[in-house]
Amino acid sequence: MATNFISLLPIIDISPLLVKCDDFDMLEDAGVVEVVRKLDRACRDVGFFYVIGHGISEDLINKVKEMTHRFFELPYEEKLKIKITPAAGYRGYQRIGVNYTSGKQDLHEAIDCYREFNQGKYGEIGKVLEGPNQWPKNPQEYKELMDEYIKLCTDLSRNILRGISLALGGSPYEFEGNMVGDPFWVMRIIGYPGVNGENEIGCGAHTDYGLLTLINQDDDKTALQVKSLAGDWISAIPIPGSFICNIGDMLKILSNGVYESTLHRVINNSPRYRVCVAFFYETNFDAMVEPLDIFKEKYPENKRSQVVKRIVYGEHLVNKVQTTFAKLVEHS
Ligand SMILES: N=C(N)NCCCC[C@H](N)C(=O)O
Ligand SMILES: O=C(O)CCC(=O)C(=O)O
Ligand SMILES: [Fe+2]
Repeated sequence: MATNFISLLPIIDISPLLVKCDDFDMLEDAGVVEVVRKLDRACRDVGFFYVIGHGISEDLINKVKEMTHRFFELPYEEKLKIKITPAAGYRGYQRIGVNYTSGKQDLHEAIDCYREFNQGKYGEIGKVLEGPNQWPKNPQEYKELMDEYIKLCTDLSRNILRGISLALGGSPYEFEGNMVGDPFWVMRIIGYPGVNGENEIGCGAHTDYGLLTLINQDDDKTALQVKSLAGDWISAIPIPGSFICNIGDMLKILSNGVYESTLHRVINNSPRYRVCVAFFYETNFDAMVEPLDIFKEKYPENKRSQVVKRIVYGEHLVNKVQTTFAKLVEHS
């Protein structure tokens, strides 16, 4: 049964792509062609896939999760020292019950971080998310570890997107330059309490906001579920050392709807506490995102659903954040 489930979400060894990813002619390599073909299939069929052969050490991936467990195990008062507030740019710790998805309370706690930027850089809208990230003093090495991890995830996301860009029939660099030269990454460090048997919704069904997500989840609990084209929920069973990668709303728009952002949700039915560190690779904050000309020409009619004409990414993000945290008032 379990192996059946796994085969529903493709597993892609991207190492041949990484070897050649700085080479404009990378498609001359048969290994790259194969990776690109698999990426195309995965992006069309489900919009979710496992990435292996990504070059980030399993040791680091595990340390990130171990330290995250240690943080969430701290007493509540300790965690509150880095509490999320609108004044802190919605950065920091949110207790269980603060997050809402589609109007329903989620059963998770989290630390939210965003790329830091200079005051005033993105005008009025940017102000909403302004501020330094809030890292706990305990575990002490946490910030340093996460800074390193974020850097590696940023590079990896860019390289996977080169493959996806080729898969769509573009050059390797359609998702770089003007719109993604300064990616506004987001990181959610999430903890889901263990439950006793009920189907508690850890995080309600949603699509991710940006381009590409890299999920690093606990190896020993199955909780993430992905909506298939046929309408079934598929469990994303953990594969140690892998990332689960999925498409976000901005990639859907840029690709002119050829690739869709897929609905997913989290139900931790385990009695044990689960952590997940989700890295969201996004366009520039101030990017005006619209279907790229090259994909409009290549795929004039090839859409499963309507694509938004154009959207400023930062506005989309701020809108989502303010809706999610609508109940989070300044004095809470
Ligand atoms: N940054 C991203 N993508 N986070 C996804 C969180 C989705 C749940 C959120 N409460 C919502 O309603 O969207
Ligand atoms: O916990 C997970 O596995 C996924 C979390 C997620 O989908 C999100 O934060 O956007
Ligand atoms: Fe998500």
